[in-house]
Amino acid sequence: MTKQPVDLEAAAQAVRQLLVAIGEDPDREGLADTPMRVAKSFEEMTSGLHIDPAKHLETRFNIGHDEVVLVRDITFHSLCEHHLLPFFGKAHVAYLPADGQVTGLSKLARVVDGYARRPQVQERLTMQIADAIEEKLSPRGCAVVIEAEHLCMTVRGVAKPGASTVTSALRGAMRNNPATRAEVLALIAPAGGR
Ligand SMILES: Nc1nc2c(ncn2[C@@H]2O[C@H](COP(=O)(O)OP(=O)(O)OP(=O)(O)O)[C@@H](O)[C@H]2O)c(=O)[nH]1
Ligand SMILES: [Zn+2]
Repeated sequence: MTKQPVDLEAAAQAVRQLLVAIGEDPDREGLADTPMRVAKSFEEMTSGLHIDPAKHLETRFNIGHDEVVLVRDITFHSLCEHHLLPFFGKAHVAYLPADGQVTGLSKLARVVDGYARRPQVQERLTMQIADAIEEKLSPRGCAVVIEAEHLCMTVRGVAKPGASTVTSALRGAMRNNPATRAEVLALIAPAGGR
């Protein structure tokens, strides 16, 4: 089934109903345009649902580089699928090229954005990025580490601002070879530590 683009009118109607449900007057001046604004915000924040982010990794060149490639500190924002509140932070994406085949550096960040702009949980986001790299680049190893703050843990519920959630997906040599694993984790670790 082809995914349909966002039905903005239906989304705006739903937001209007939400405003009524929380006891607001959706017709007061300040809220008049809010339903459509929120609908468009969700369209933007879920734009990754309508693309295949892995396709970005079809841009490849052979430059004979066979050691670690790491793009660190890729900022992203996503939407927690339990509360539809943002979670945001940094992704670090590394791989060990096979046969000197590399992809464009920006493509790694585009893959992060593509999977992030969906209702997500952090663990799935981490795995999907690693899966895409494995599938498209067949690297000797790859590592994805994500650190993020979840607004659902900050502005509501347990209310722990500053709590940082770290998830990793390590594959191939970056999982199984202790030296390679130590090397990439050291490269990912912030200089000077926390
Ligand atoms: N593993 C995981 N949990 C998440 C993520 N985002 C949000 N959550 C958690 O999902 C859980 C949902 O728990 P529920 O008990 O169903 O929901 P809730 O009553 O709103 O829970 P509280 O947040 O504890 O108030 C919460 O513990 C959230 O912290 C995520 O990316 N990964
Ligand atoms: Zn949540």
